[in-house]
Amino acid sequence: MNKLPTNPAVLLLADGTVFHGLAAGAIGTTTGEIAFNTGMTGYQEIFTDPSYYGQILVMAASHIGNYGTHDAEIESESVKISGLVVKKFSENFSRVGSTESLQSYFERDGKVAIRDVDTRAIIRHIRNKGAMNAIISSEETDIEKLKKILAEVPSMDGLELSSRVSCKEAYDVGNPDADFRVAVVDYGAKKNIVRCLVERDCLCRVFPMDATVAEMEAWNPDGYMLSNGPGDPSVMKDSIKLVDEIVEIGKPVFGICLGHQLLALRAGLKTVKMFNGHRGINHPVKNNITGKCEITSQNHGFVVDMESAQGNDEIEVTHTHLNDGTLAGIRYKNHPVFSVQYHPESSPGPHDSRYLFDTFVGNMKEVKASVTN
Ligand SMILES: NC(=O)CC[C@H](N)C(=O)O
Repeated sequence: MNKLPTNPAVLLLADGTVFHGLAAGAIGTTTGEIAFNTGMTGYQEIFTDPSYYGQILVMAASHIGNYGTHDAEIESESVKISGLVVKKFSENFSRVGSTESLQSYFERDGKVAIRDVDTRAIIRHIRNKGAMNAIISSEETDIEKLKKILAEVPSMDGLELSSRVSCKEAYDVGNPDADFRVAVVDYGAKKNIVRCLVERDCLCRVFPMDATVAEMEAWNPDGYMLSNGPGDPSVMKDSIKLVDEIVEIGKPVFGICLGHQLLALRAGLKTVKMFNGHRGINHPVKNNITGKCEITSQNHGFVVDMESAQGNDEIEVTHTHLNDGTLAGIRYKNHPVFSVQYHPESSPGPHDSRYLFDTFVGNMKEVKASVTN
């Protein structure tokens, strides 16, 4: 049994809608863009995913915290969402191997949550009205005061956030004698991207996002991984330039989510803010090359504009989201470079798209063989 705070808490949306509930996690006030995730499992991985930095998350699953937390199920070292909205925040948790309750996990990271609110009504509201900023408070319930704080919160549109979550120093993960060396550019990388590479005999060196190509090339990588990350990719001018230099080296490149958006921007495509974004673990995507469908894990609020891809002679569209026809993957025609908008590393989510890591390793093998022959 883990005692939850019983303070009243309030959720105020930028359009003035108010929801009253009770506090969970740390007592305090937090702001961010409100978004919802429809995944029924994997809350700890979601909360620690750095791509969620700056966002208040509403969980569609009605019981959160009921299987506790586990040291091994993190996607980064701390909770990255700025706040949490749930129906039932479980005071009891039960699972073999779980090490801590979600309540103490949130308290430790100083994260504010609101519980006992009608999450179905909140999600329907955001689904109809689109993405907007919000504030949660369990210390101040005066709506007029909260409105003033909320008015100061910047819009996610045009916001660069990767520099808040990228590592400060490069570090290695994997076997030093591995067959391949992968330079991971860290825009807020999920740990499972690195794990998926290490499992495929890659030594990864994770570089801060402001590392130079010269610094990364000095390590002699066989390929580059451009990671996921938070914020609006279109304002990341230095990163787009770095990605251009990486592509020009000619080594295999694999981009995931934000990394994908940067590769698209580098080829002259456009990114746009979505009305609601895609956040869940059951999104169907069609692989246009094989004709097969894969069920994917997704978390993005921006997307590469499909129209801007038409007639572009540098890339081709390889994947399409089957729910709304948005662009889900590209490959470069004249470079061993490809990327997807969704999360092949999943965590949480289905493993249908893990083949993309094999494709990347296959590309590194091919390029390496052609250089040594
Ligand atoms: N998971 C990600 O990398 C998200 C990319 C970007 N911040 C978006 O919301 O679209």
